[in-house]
Amino acid sequence: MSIQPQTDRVIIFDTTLRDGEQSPGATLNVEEKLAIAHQLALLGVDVIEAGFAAASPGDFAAVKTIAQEVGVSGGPIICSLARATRQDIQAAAQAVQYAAHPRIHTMISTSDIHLKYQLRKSREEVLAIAKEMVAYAKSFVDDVEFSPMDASRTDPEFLYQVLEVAIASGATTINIPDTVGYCTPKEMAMLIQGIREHVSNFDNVILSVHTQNDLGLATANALAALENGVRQVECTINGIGERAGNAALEEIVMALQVRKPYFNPYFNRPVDSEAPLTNIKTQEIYKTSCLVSQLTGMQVQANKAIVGANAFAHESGIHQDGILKHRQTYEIMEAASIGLPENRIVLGKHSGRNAFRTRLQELGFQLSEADLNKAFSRFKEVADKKKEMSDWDLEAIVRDETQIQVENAFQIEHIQVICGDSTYPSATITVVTPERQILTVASVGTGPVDAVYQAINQLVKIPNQLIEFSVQSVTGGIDALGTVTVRAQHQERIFSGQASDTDIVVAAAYAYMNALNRLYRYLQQSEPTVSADFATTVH
Ligand SMILES: CC(=O)SCCNC(=O)CCNC(=O)[C@H](O)C(C)(C)COP(=O)(O)OP(=O)(O)OC[C@H]1O[C@@H](n2cnc3c(N)ncnc32)[C@H](O)[C@@H]1OP(=O)(O)O
Ligand SMILES: CC(C)C(=O)C(=O)O
Repeated sequence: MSIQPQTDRVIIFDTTLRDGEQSPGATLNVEEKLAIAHQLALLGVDVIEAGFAAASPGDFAAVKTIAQEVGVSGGPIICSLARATRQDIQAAAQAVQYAAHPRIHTMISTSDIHLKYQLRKSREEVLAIAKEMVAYAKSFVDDVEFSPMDASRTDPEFLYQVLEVAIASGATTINIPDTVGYCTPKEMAMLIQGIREHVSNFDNVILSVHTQNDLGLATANALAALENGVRQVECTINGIGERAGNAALEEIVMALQVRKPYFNPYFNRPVDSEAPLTNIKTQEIYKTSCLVSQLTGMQVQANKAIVGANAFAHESGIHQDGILKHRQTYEIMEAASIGLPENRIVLGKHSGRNAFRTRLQELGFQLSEADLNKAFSRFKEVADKKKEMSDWDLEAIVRDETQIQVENAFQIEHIQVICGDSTYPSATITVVTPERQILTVASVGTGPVDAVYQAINQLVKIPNQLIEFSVQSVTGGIDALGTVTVRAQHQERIFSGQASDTDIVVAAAYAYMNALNRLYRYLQQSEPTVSADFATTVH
């Protein structure tokens, strides 16, 4: 795919797998990144920033695998981030070379505060590095993106100089990062206008923006940039990313879709043009959001725009009255437009495989026969305990049953918990180890979850600290499925796990085991001898 610089639509550059993965605890393994990349391709993003190839062997493998398997001809551009150094650019080039449409994204800070305290370099040195490293990246690929990091806090005159140099050295996309989320929309508009006025040779270059959400202005700033001539936006699913995250893909795309007549004039086309402003298949948004939330363990807040559980819910009488009379009184978009079906049929314990499969297809899940069977038997188990199964329940089941399993990991075989106000909470748990030993231990704790976790810790002896534990009810009612999300910290890294069950203590056990398995997998990849010790010291 070649994107014309003068495009009159918005190029969606998705950085869920790079900046999104920088969210503490959102670490993904190669299989998980690949699953998200496939879904991003289905969603229709133009560019997938698959990772930072030089950061770790795991990230290199992820970028390479995504380049090979998702970066097919006519598919998305596959990109790797690289610092402005030869080693980083070489790693990026080696990883993206397998894609039909490879891109290297190189960056260097340009603000005085970064130059003085982080890079410890002069402006002249940074200019020289930008020139040399963009040209170096260009020696590997035609498609080179350049970012002057902390652009919004950079002296504009110096910023223009760096951009001129990057373009002259062969950059095909110039990305303007608001790295610390400091800009207001008006300032963003002025920043982009200034760049377009003062930097020459923009004719063959795509102008891009990358907005962080520190002040909650990421989406507003990205839209302000689009109103001023930017044609690529960098964003992430659910807005995840470093610190407070990035502009949310779903917010930008739906703003452009719902307010098309407002945005059309900025794109040199008739105000009433019906042509979409992005290539995104909006019906895939909800499914993509669920997948990213499940695999990263980053829950979507209920009131999150577009994809939050309450985004299409109406609680108060006056609103419900309006909706019943005429939907548009209180809804500016249809739930179906992001892939949430309106027509919710009720499934229960008497439902068969056909109805189950059909409902899942309506929800956007295309399962293999094996996954369908697994999900169906779990559905029957849960339906025995619940009167009605909602779409949310179905999604939780499918997420649980189809999540990518960590190979040769610890598996829970059986859990039994005793608790109450006149007994010590105790848990007995049977686990299959990576070496296929079946081990049973019992433990007491301050509560049932503590007892389960103490028991698991006796078997899986990987030092970690539980830094987050949360339970979310998937639907209302006493028989609701509960989803438990945990985050466990090992040294500097955080690993998340999620699981759902009608019994939240059981969900808690599976969620914790999921997080430990990811940690175990990470140790296997980065410290094989340490992980082997953990696998064999269980008793
Ligand atoms: C705004 C952003 O999101 S930028 C992307 C952030 N992403 C990441 O950092 C990915 C994960 N990072 C990592 O795995 C590691 O930091 C690595 C592999 C990239 C580098 O690791 P290390 O070599 O150990 O360096 P460390 O992280 O301690 O420090 C960063 C170094 O890069 C330098 N640096 C930072 N940005 C750049 C740049 N754009 N170009 C060149 N050098 C840079 C810093 O000055 C520092 O150099 P110094 O050690 O000479 O002072
Ligand atoms: C690498 C750049 C685009 C970035 O993530 C930032 O500046 O926030």
